[in-house]
Amino acid sequence: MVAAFNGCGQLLLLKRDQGRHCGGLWSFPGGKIEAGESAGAAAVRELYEETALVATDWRLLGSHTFTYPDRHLVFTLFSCRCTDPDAAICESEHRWVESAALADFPMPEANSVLVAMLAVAG
Ligand SMILES: Nc1nc2c([nH]c(=O)n2[C@H]2C[C@H](O)[C@@H](COP(=O)(O)OP(=O)(O)OP(=O)(O)O)O2)c(=O)[nH]1
Repeated sequence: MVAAFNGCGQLLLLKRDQGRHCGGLWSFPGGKIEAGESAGAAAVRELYEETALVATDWRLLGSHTFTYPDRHLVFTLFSCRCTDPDAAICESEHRWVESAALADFPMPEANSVLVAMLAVAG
């Protein structure tokens, strides 16, 4: 998972399409790690695939496991700073959100711990 910041300290959220797992909820860019890929390489790849953004200052913030009724997921959370946030091209709706406003954007259940990890990291 990627906590992608712009130069104003806002965080990028993507709205997941209806019909996908956690559909209709706001989420961080990210997705499954491919075979032979590191978590860091997957984060860079997923951010680019989902938003066309590149970033610097990558930091590993930690890992979190969460079990939904139908799946068990392991999240590795990275933060980064997007070099040109206005260049974002996303298939679904996206928003740059102040940390203090994250509660206004309904997220998957697993994300409450991810958001707490962000707060601890500062
Ligand atoms: N991308 C993303 N997924 C999240 C977040 N929170 C959360 O519980 N999830 C869940 C939803 C999915 O079950 C899983 C991520 O899978 P995904 O569907 O985004 O990844 P993907 O594109 O590689 O997979 P797929 O849809 O092709 O099956 O993690 C989040 O903040 N961002």
